[in-house]
Amino acid sequence: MNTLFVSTGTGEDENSLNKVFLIVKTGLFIAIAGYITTFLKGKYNEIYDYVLARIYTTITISSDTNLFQPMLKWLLQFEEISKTNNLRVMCESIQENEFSHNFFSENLISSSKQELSDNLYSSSGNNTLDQVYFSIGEGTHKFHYKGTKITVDFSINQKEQSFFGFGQRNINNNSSNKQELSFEVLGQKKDLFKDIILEVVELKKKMDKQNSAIYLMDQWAESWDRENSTTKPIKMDFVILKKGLAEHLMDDCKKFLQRQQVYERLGIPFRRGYLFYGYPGCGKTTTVRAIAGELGLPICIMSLSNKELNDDTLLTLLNKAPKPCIVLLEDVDSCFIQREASEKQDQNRVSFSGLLNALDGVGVQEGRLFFLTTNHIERLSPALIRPGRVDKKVEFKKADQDQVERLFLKFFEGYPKLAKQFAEKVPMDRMSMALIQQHFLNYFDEPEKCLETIDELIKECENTEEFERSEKEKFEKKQKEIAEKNRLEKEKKEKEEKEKLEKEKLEKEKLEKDKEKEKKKEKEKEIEKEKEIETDIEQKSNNEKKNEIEKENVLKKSTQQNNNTIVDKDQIEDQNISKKTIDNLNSNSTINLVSENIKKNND
Ligand SMILES: Nc1ncnc2c1ncn2[C@@H]1O[C@H](COP(=O)(O)OP(=O)(O)OP(=O)(O)O)[C@@H](O)[C@H]1O
Repeated sequence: MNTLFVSTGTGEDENSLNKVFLIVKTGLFIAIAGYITTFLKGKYNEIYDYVLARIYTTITISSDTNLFQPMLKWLLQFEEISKTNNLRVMCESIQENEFSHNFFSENLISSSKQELSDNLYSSSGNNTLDQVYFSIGEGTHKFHYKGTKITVDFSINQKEQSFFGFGQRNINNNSSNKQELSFEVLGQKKDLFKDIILEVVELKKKMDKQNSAIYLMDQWAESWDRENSTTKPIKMDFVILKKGLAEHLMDDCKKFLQRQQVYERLGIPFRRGYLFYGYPGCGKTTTVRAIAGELGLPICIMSLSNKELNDDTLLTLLNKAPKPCIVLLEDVDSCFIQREASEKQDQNRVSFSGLLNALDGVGVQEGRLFFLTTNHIERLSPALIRPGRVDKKVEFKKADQDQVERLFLKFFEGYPKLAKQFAEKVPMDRMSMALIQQHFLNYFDEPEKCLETIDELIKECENTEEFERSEKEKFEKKQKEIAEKNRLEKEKKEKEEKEKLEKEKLEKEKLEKDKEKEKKKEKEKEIEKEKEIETDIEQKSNNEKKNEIEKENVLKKSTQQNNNTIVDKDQIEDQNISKKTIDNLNSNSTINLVSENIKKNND
């Protein structure tokens, strides 16, 4: 093109050439600018995010994590947060005796400004206090931490509703909505958030110790519900055990928890099993709760006698339990109680093999302390309590003198003399701690009366013993009856099964015999047929012979009658001979065929 312009170059041409250049240039410029704009447009979000990431540091904590609740509480210590008008009302139940050293009353409410403290409202009932307080509401809040301004956005996302309208349930949060806290701070401040998280973790540990979570299975036995009001964690000194037992148990659990790496190194599942057995009301359950309280571990409680529980739900629940945690399986003997075959099917309870499966399940074991309780160790299978499933067995006996004295002092602190007198009068190893506790509760604030009315307690003990004896007898009788019924049913079933098999065998034999007979008949028919053929052939040959003789006779006669016809006679004879030869040949081949058939059949 350029060559063309040069060879025909005039002034006009130059102008038009310049115009063309200009158009091309402008076009090129527009194209490049357009391309750059499109490119930048596409990359806008990425660039924006990149710039933001350089300018801001953000972290998000959702309600799925264990740190969410502690984080909410951590926030309340900041004046700016507590002053906000965007609030939510929270309600928590705490036990009366824990109230004085409760985390909120001690650390948060008192350390925060009066506004928040004013909003505290307590209502008592059932030994618990409902503590109502304000927490931050949905939206954006600002506060200063170590001189840095932090923005926190609290959002609640509606979770998808299930088919029947029940939301997904969460072990850390009963609400069906997912909540999120998003923190944002100007600049690269990862270390600042590390400090915050460490503080929240410490706070969580403190909260766990003071208020370690108790989980009970929900009414469908599908997941765990965090218990808020009635069953609160307790301390080890709340339980009065035989001398040295509490210390021994705490020591054992602590040592186990410190040995995770050893277990990992040796390839042993990091779990420990305890069996607490003995008379009801002697402190098995209370001790497990106290251990959980002391260790600050969540505790998941379920009774194997619960009708909602079956092999599948047990496994699911154990899988869903938090890690680490204490799993308390109460009444494990209920898996070994004789039930009528039909009842077992209807009620769909946890079976022995179901329990073993659940305890041995791969995902179930790690980081768990299993506590099994029973009032009847004699009913348990050795397979359940073998080492590896149960590593420590502890018997909880009826109260001894020392325990009674200590229990008295727990109720009536300043009466050591009375406590001794009372303990001496109580028959040893005959009463449960629960029964004695009941007596103290009947005469609360009246220690002398407790001693005066000790006969009431002894009578109550005798009545209980009598009642238990008769109950035991009834139970044993019922168990025997059920066992006998089940045995008879089993025998009946086995007999029916045997008869059925016998009948089937006989029918089979008869069928085979019939087949045999049928075969025999067919064989006989064939032999009959062959015989018929043979007789036919014989008859035929006889007839032929006869014919020949007759012919010969006729020939002889005709020879005699006419000697002149010698030539004809010879001819006739020739013809007869050839005919005879053919017939002989035919009859021979038929005989061969028949004899072959007979031979085959005989084989
Ligand atoms: N050793 C104990 N020290 C203090 N209190 C106790 C003790 N044993 C029982 N109690 C009191 O008796 C009540 C029942 O105790 P707990 O449920 O622990 O007994 P248990 O042995 O687990 O009974 P069960 O076998 O029927 O489940 C508790 O409320 C507790 O206050």
